[in-house]
Amino acid sequence: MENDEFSEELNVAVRVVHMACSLCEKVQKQLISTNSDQVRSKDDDSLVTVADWSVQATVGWMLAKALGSHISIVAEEDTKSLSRPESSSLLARVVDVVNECLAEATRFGLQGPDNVLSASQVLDAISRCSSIGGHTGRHWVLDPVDGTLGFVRGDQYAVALAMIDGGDVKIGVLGCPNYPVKDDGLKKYSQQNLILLNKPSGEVGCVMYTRKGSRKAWMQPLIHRDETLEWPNSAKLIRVSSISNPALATFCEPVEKSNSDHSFAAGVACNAGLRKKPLRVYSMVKYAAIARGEAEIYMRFASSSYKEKIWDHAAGVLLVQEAGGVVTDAGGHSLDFSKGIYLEGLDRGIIACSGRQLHEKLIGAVYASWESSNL
Ligand SMILES: Nc1ncnc2c1ncn2[C@@H]1O[C@H](COP(=O)(O)OS(=O)(=O)O)[C@@H](OP(=O)(O)O)[C@H]1O
Ligand SMILES: [Mg+2]
Ligand SMILES: [Mg+2]
Ligand SMILES: [Mg+2]
Repeated sequence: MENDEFSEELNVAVRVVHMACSLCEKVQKQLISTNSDQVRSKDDDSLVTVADWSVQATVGWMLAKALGSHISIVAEEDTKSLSRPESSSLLARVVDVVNECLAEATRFGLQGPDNVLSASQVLDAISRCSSIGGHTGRHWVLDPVDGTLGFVRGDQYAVALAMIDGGDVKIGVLGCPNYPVKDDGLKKYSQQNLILLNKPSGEVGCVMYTRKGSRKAWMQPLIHRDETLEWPNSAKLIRVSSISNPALATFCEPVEKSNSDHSFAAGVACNAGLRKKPLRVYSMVKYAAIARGEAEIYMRFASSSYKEKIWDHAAGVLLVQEAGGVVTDAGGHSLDFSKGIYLEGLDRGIIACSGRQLHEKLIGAVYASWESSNL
């Protein structure tokens, strides 16, 4: 690795994602326990919440403050519906949430604003994250809340921040506020399906991060306000699983059939010799599960009319790769983050594996399943 390259950027990114996780935890708790009006449908019928906008504003503002207002940020949300007159109470809520979060910046070793941000400053912070990426220069890539459906349902979700330089992902940070820190915790918690309301503090929630070429990935527990943990936070190395026998491997896939073809994945699983039931998890927590060795495979087969976005993958892909895994499209080709907001040229789907052997088997199984499904 080119020693300290991007270490300052990574340091800032990790802290900012911690702040965003803290924001999300608070909003998710309120969303679940009260019936307050914090969720909207977008034009494509997907959901957006106070947390999605608030994280985008907070991360956008903090990155610009720490790294300079010239930085380019590509992110999922825009202000179209939030700036309509009928959304004024929603906007007021976002402004409050953002200011509460920014006021806590020092808890994470960062500097917040001197004065509270106005509504128009918050809208500006959201809409300044509207770069389109590309193969030249440096771009931050943010999914403020990935797995918004999981978030709204009180389940798994992630805050995903990556940095692309010259078309390559160089930094990946994934905040997973409902990811149990203990080994195999995800499987246990997803069986119980009651993560949030009685989260055992210190046991749930982490931020994972890596740098391109480091061949290492780390995990830090979340720092909760009422706990003794303080910055600087402790980090432990994470690593992919060493299981290469398909019969023992666990595979993850999206919860919703509309986001990934479950029956095609079941065919691939069968062809590859997988025996376990799929672990269906919302969000990029699926990549996190591979990176930290709790599952071995992540398969995603979106419909052919859907184009995958870079913010849904950049951070997770780098984490898996640096933790020792392999990620390609379903044809075995590397994912291309250099073409703007979409993963252009993606062949059928995405296969992430803990090791090369499993990956080769899976790609072979995709070909076999594809041919038989097209007979
Ligand atoms: N049709 C279709 N096909 C594939 N993917 C889609 C589709 N529509 C949306 N999206 C993107 O999927 C992101 C959520 O993925 P998940 O893996 O969390 O899916 S699931 O909720 O578990 O089913 C989700 O990310 P968020 O919007 O950040 O939640 C979307 O970017
Ligand atoms: Mg969304
Ligand atoms: Mg997403
Ligand atoms: Mg999102």
